Amino acid sequence: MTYPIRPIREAEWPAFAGVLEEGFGMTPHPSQDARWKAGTEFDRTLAAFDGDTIAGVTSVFSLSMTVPGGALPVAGVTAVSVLPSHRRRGILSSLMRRQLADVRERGESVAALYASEAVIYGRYGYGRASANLSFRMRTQGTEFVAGAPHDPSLRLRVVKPAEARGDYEQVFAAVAGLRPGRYLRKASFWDDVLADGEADQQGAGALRSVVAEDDGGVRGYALFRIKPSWDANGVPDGELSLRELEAVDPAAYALLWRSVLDRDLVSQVHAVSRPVDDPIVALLADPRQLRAGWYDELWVRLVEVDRALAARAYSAPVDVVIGVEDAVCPWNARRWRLSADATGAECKPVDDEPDVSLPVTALGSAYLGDGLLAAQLGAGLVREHTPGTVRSLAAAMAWDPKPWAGLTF
Ligand SMILES: CC(=O)SCCNC(=O)CCNC(=O)[C@H](O)C(C)(C)COP(=O)(O)OP(=O)(O)OC[C@H]1O[C@@H](n2cnc3c(N)ncnc32)[C@H](O)[C@@H]1OP(=O)(O)O
Repeated sequence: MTYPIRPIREAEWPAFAGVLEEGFGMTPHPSQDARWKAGTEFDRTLAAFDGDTIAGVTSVFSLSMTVPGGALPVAGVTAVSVLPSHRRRGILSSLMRRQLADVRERGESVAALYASEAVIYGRYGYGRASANLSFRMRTQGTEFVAGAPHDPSLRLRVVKPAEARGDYEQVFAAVAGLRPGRYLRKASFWDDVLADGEADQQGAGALRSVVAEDDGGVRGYALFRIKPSWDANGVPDGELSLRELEAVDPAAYALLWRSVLDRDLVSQVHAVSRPVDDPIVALLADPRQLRAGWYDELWVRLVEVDRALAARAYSAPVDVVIGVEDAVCPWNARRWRLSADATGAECKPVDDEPDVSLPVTALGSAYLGDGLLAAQLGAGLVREHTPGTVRSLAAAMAWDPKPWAGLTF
């Protein structure tokens, strides 16, 4: 059975959103629904129809994402859902294939997404490309190492999040280009970050904020909620949930973390989605106190292998023939010579014998610089024909700092 696919019209939003609500089993607050609608690029939605019923949906945000050495237009795949009544009939597969063709036609060479379940998207050529850490810390025992930066010209200011948006945007603009995986936020993304009320109503506490600044202006900010509580013995036991902490320099960064960890009446700090090389790991004298959990983050798909590989920078010179396997985007499935040095990179189709053969997922995993190729060689997932090639390709594709998007889209 086939299900015709087309973008939706704005008037069809309630039916489109209904499929998302059903698939995710959630009931958005009306203001949340309005924000999602405002952020939706209707010409980039896709819906699969069973008669008049929308049975499956997806959509794309047109992102500008930082990659090693620059920024690229990236298709930010989102809002994937299939009605429970129509699951496992191939609707997601048809939507994914159509979407990849559309992305290619628009000239984007890379697609990226956050997966609700890690097992879903490998079959469509997406590889796990970044990871994040979550911390659940007791605030006791979180002293910093000797020599942690301290700038006496810095001070903290308590601000209302709704009034400091311009400061957040300015700090974010200064840091977004420094780390692969970060992407520019359009207004609706900021609206989501700063949305209050709904979470507050669920008992999480109002969104609060401090900024770190000097006479020259704001150098960083922390956004968080506090759930106050006292234990059975009357000892303060509040929990602070960190939403974001961004700073343009190490001293502002350290001061903001200190203000979070030293907050009166708070005994626990919970931070989700922090980078794996978060400087807080180095700042803490006892990093075990982070009680960190590790999660997959962005999944990346090279939609056009040659354009994508030529568009990023490399950490070391490399010259290698890669045999790419790609059943979903067959235009990628051939041999490519990637040559890169400090002056730039090119990727050309060749008929030479490959130095390495790999699935397109492996290139997606390595693309933002997470250094996963060497691990894939160890796991037997890439086949090396010329000894040493995978290690040199892995070293060239690795990047510092590690990729991290930081905000789910
Ligand atoms: C970027 C994002 O938006 S992530 C959000 C994804 N959405 C959700 O998690 C919402 C709840 N889930 C759903 O709506 C659906 O189950 C979906 C979208 C995950 C899958 O849709 P379906 O139409 O059922 O998938 P489809 O029938 O095309 O399946 C294709 C293949 O993927 C497999 N598959 C699909 N979903 C899953 C899953 N959650 N776990 C494991 N395998 C899966 C199928 O078994 C099938 O395998 P096969 O090709 O070997 O037979």
